[in-house]
Parts: sequence; C-alpha cells; structure tokens
Amino acid sequence: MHSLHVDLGQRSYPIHIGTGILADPALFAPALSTGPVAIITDSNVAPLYLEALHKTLRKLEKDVLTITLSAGEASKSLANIQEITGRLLSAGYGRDCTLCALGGGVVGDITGFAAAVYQRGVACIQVPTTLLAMVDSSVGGKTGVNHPLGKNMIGAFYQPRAVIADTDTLDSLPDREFRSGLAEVIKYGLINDQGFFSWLEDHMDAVLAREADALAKVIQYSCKDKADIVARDELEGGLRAILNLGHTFGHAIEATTGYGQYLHGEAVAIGIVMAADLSRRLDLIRESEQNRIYALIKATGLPTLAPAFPIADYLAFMRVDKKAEGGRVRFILLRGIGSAVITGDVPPAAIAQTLQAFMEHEHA
Ligand SMILES: NC(=O)c1ccc[n+]([C@@H]2O[C@H](COP(=O)([O-])OP(=O)(O)OC[C@H]3O[C@@H](n4cnc5c(N)ncnc54)[C@H](O)[C@@H]3O)[C@@H](O)[C@H]2O)c1
Ligand SMILES: O=C(O)C(=O)C[C@@H](O)[C@H](O)[C@H](O)COP(=O)(O)O
Ligand SMILES: [Zn+2]
Repeated sequence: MHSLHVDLGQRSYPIHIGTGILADPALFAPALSTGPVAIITDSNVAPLYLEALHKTLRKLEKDVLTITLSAGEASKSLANIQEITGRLLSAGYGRDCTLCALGGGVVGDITGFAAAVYQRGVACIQVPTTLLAMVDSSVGGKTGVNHPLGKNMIGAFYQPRAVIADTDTLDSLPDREFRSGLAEVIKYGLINDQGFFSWLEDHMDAVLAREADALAKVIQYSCKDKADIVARDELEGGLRAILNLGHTFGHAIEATTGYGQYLHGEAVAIGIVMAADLSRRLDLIRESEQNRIYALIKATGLPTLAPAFPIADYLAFMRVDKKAEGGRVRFILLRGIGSAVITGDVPPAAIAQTLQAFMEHEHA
C-alpha cells in the first residue's frame, strides 16, 4: 500500500492506494465519526463492492445505511441531494454520522456535497472505484451537482477525512470508463509535470494494459500532483485553476449534450485537444508540442472531436463557466508541455476557429 498526505493543517487527510485495502478496518477507523455510517453508491458498483465495505464496517461495529443511486452523470442532481438527506433524516442520522462514497466521481461528488450540507456538515470518506475518481475526483474537496444551465453549478469545497483507493476495484471497470480517467492523468503531465507527460508517452501501452506497476505509478503521481496543488490553493484563488485544463470546453460539451452522452473524461480529452490548439493559435506553444499532445490523447483511444452542435450553443455554456471574470470566458492554456496559465485574453475568433477545427463535420 502507498499512502500520501493532503496537507491542509487541521483538515489534512491521508490518501491510501493499494490492493485489497477495502477490507482493512484500520484505514477507515480514524476517519469515521462516532455515529452510524451511510454508504452512498450506485447501481453498477453496489453488487460488486457493497458487501465488502459492509463487512469492513461491521468489524468496527458500525450501523450502516445504504443509499444506491442510478449509475451515470444524470444522478449528480439536486433532486438526489433531497433524496439522500431525506433518507438520512428518516433514519434518524445526526451530526455524528459519516457518509461514505463508494463509486466513481459522480457518487463522490454528490456524497461530498451531501456531507457538506447535511446538518451543516458531517464526516465524509471517499472510496473511489474508477480510475478517474482515484486520480482526481476523490481528492481535493470539490463537491457538488450539475444544473441544467451549467456543470457543477451547485456545490461546496468540502474535504474528506480519508481517501481509500482499492485498486482491485479497477478489475471490473469497463474499458471505456478506464480510458476516461486517462484524460485527467494526461492533464497533470501537461499542467506541471513534463517528466510525467514523457513517461506517459513511453508507457501508455502498459497503462492501457493495466499493468500493475504502470497503474500504481499513474495513480500515485496523479494524486501527489493534485494533493500538492490543493495544499497550496484549496479554494481555487489562483494556482488550482490549472487543474481545469480542458474543462472550459469539456464542461460545455457535457452540458450541451445533456450530461451523460459523453463521460467526463471523454469531454475533457476533447477539451484538452482544443486547449492545445488554442494555445498554438496564440503562439504559446509550438506545433510540434501540439502534435505530441494530440498524439498522446489519440493513443488512449479517447475522442478528439466535439459533437456537431451550433458553436453558439457551446459558447453559451462557456460564458457561465465558473472561471469567467468580468464577463470574459477564461481558459487554462499551455505555455509548453508542463506549464499552464489561466487567461481571459483570447480573441473570440480564435475560440470559434478551434471549435470548428475540432468538431464533427456538421455545424463546423
Ligand atoms: N470533484 C472533482 O475534483 C472532480 C474531478 C474530476 C471529475 N469529477 C466528476 O466526476 C464525474 C465523473 O466520474 P467518473 O468518470 O468516475 O464517472 P462515474 O462516477 O459515472 O462512473 C463511471 C461508470 O462506471 C461505473 N463504475 C464505477 N466504478 C466501477 C467499477 N469498479 N467497476 C465497474 N463499474 C464501475 C459507474 O457505475 C458508472 O456507470 C463527473 O461528474 C465529473 O464532473 C469531479
Ligand atoms: O479539482 C479541481 O480543481 C479540478 O478542476 C479537477 C477537475 O478535473 C474536475 O472536473 C472539477 O470538478 C472541475 O471543477 P469545476 O470548478 O470546473 O467544476
Ligand atoms: Zn475533470
């Protein structure tokens, strides 16, 4: 097992990464509150791993309530916050309870937000079961739900008390969902870890083959990169925005297509390719660097073209992106592989050209 530390003073917490650790009560005990536990999961994960987690919590003599959501992005909704909090209240759960997210980023985000708002805040433990959740969503405390008018528009910064990533759970993760997590992995290489990007270029076959050593390195490197950034800028006052590379475009793609047609990582992959193109159009990076970025995204099998929608539809969602300032859309762009910058100085014509260049043929 490999453990990392997210250094947030009194709210610091561990990230445990390893095989079979779902069965280790010693990892859960320090993060649990004194009261009962509510496991929040989804319909794909429950039959696979719920009993294992129940068994571990029973060893700690915990009463456990289970809330199972429908799998998929559409479940990241305010209606489900109502459902979750209603179930907790009906069960008589108080401030001494702990919410345990067992699943991917959808379960992790909605559980974290439920923990943030239920009785003004209860403990939360993240138990990620997708690659994307292990390398990104379970760490850093961004929680929330989607709104029809924008992605992640309702939420809170609320840190878990522990992240327990049992890599055995990836054995059942379908290939499409596995690849989706690789967009966020490549993101770390691009924003501040050139050496990791080069390593990914040389080892992508081993990663796609889910070779244990390669997978361990990917998860550990990603979590360390994210933990370092979050420790320096928890509430996204500046630095942390670089973790949003590809997301101004990516979130617009998710919202325009109605949440769920594209997995988050698929939309982010397209967004990264677009951000690289925009960076080159603005002479921030060389064409050779753009080509390396495009080639690595392609090597994962992730999509590189946005679905055919009117450009105005995408722009409407980009305008409400949470990074926008003074009415200007802001992007995370690249100054090179391993270096990112946030900027609102992007000519609208360049944005439109990039959207046209990386869109399926209609509406281009
Ligand atoms: N809070 C953050 O910092 C952050 C970071 C990145 C992404 N996100 C959010 O995370 C979400 C995407 O997360 P995701 O990609 O994990 O999607 P997801 O949670 O929808 O999981 C993908 C699919 O895999 C299934 N699944 C999960 N674990 C499985 C397993 N071990 N075996 C078999 N099937 C399994 C799920 O049921 C689902 O059908 C988006 O809503 C995105 O906005 C949040
Ligand atoms: O943790 C962060 O900060 C990120 O930006 C990580 C992203 O991968 C993630 O998708 C996050 O939810 C996007 O944040 P948002 O503020 O744009 O909703
Ligand atoms: Zn993301």
